[in-house]
Amino acid sequence: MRTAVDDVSNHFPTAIISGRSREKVFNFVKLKNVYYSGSHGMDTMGPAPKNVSYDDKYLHKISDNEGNDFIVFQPARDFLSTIEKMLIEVKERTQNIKGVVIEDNRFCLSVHYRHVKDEDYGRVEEEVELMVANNPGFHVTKGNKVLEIRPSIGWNKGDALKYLLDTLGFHNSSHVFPIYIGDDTTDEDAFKVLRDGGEGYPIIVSSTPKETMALHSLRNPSEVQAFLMRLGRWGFDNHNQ
Ligand SMILES: O=P(O)(O)OC[C@H]1O[C@H](O[C@H]2O[C@H](CO)[C@@H](O)[C@H](O)[C@H]2O)[C@H](O)[C@@H](O)[C@@H]1O
Repeated sequence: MRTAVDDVSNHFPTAIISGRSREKVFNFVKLKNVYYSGSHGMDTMGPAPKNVSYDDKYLHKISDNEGNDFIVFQPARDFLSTIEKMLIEVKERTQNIKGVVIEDNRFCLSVHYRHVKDEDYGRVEEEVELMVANNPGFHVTKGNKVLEIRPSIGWNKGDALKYLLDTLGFHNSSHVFPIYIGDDTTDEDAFKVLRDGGEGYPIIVSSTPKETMALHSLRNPSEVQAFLMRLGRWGFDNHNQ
């Protein structure tokens, strides 16, 4: 899959937008040429485009040892110190509930209860809700056996997609054809952006029919890989004619 993504990214600007922390996604993927947007789009980094105005707070530039410049955009930066305190608190609050796994996604926290006994689910939810009630700038969303604590800044994967298209100078251009592939409920916000804009391909990955904003589907990661390999090959053929 890494080779397939690498091939695509050599011909088309490529981004990975995830609920996980940006660092974790980078460690999975390990490709330098790709934009990474972690924490549901609240932590974006990638090769610095030209003509960007930095504010040194939410949007700044960093350089690596080889002199390559990267942009870092973190719209929830003001929430970071509170999230770090909430991470400690949620661990304390759930330490006596067997099976809870807390995942630090930097700008969001995931409280996994997949391995918690059915009768204890309510306790997990109660502890998380109580903590969030004391932190008005945050809210909780539900995923697949996971509660996610997020800053309430009105920013999701769809906003991250729009931000990337804008920053790269691709928004509202008739020469651009964005493709977004995802399998999570949180990917629906990004499908909606493409669907509402009437541009590109929103593609859901699912082996069963689902209610979705996506217009196309692939059944599983193998089909995603085959699709990306063909896209990479098509990019190679067209760029080398
Ligand atoms: O935005 P994504 O890259 O699709 O990430 C969404 C969540 O992925 C991870 O959770 C998922 O995998 C867990 C097992 O590794 C599973 O227990 C959970 O039900 C899945 O949703 C990740 O741990 C979460 O933080 C992400 O939000």
